[in-house]
Amino acid sequence: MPARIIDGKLIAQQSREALALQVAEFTAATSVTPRLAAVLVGDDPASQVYVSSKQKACANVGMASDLFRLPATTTQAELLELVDRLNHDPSIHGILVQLPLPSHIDPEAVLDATHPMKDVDCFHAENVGLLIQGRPRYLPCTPHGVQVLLEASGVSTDGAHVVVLGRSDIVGKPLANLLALKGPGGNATVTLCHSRTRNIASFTRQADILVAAIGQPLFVKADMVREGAVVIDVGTNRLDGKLVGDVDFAEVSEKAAAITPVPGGVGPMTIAMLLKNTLTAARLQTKTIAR
Ligand SMILES: Nc1nc(=O)c2c([nH]1)NC[C@@H]1CN(c3ccc(C(=O)N[C@@H](CCC(=O)O)C(=O)O)cc3)C=[N+]21
Repeated sequence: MPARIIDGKLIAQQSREALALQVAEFTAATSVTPRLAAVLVGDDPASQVYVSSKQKACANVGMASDLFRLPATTTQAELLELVDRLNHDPSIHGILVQLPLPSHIDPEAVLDATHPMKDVDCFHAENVGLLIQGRPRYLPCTPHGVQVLLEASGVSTDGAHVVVLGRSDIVGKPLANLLALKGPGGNATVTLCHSRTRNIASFTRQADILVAAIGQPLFVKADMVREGAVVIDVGTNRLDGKLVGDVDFAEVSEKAAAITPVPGGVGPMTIAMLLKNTLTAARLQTKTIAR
């Protein structure tokens, strides 16, 4: 039987609708509009698409956003100067420096320089540490998006074997940690596979939930998936001008119980969770006098 398709576009829209109400309530109570600053260095076309969808999504939920476009020749010192200015601007609650950065800029230096209270990507070491200790300040956008997708489609992670493919700092590593945390949305048994894993199919075939986040187009084939597994595709690869995931959707969807498409799966959720973090950031930075 073909898999149920998990509609990330719809679930993201529902998340945004719920969020819009919370933003309206927050702004009515505080007169503060949550504000995101997005920084884009260079003119990578894919990055431009993502950044403009982030801006559009902000407007949709009643939040403000500023885009800072810097030329590809920007030095690291100049970028750090902008980040410092944004750190000290009280009207800005969240800062997002779009990755990848040009090769002459060290992304770690930039992420370290972003104030942890404004780090709505949850990339700063302090926020990653808090997450892994089970007391998150912000939840990383794509991993949290995956968690919400599973929950909204009635797939429990509790006691499930989740196999994560990919150990990146942006998806695989934080996702594996998030799903292994105690509590609802977590409690999974997690196996983290990567480029050095021997016989990767022997692991993927044991997954109740398989998450692919390796950036290799169509890597996951039907013979790597257990009949009835849930498959989440985080990949966004351009192949012959077309957007394809890390999963061979055509064949895996014949075997899985449920699967996310690309586009229309995890991608829209990432943006919805970024907005959620921006509201959290505004709350954390807005002093209200309790009475
Ligand atoms: N600081 C930083 N934070 C990020 O969260 C971040 C980043 N840098 N750099 C790049 C990756 C990638 N990423 C995506 C977000 C949305 C879609 C998305 O909405 N995709 C649509 C399709 C978009 C299209 O058609 O091109 C979809 O899957 O339906 C995809 C990818 C965020 N990233």
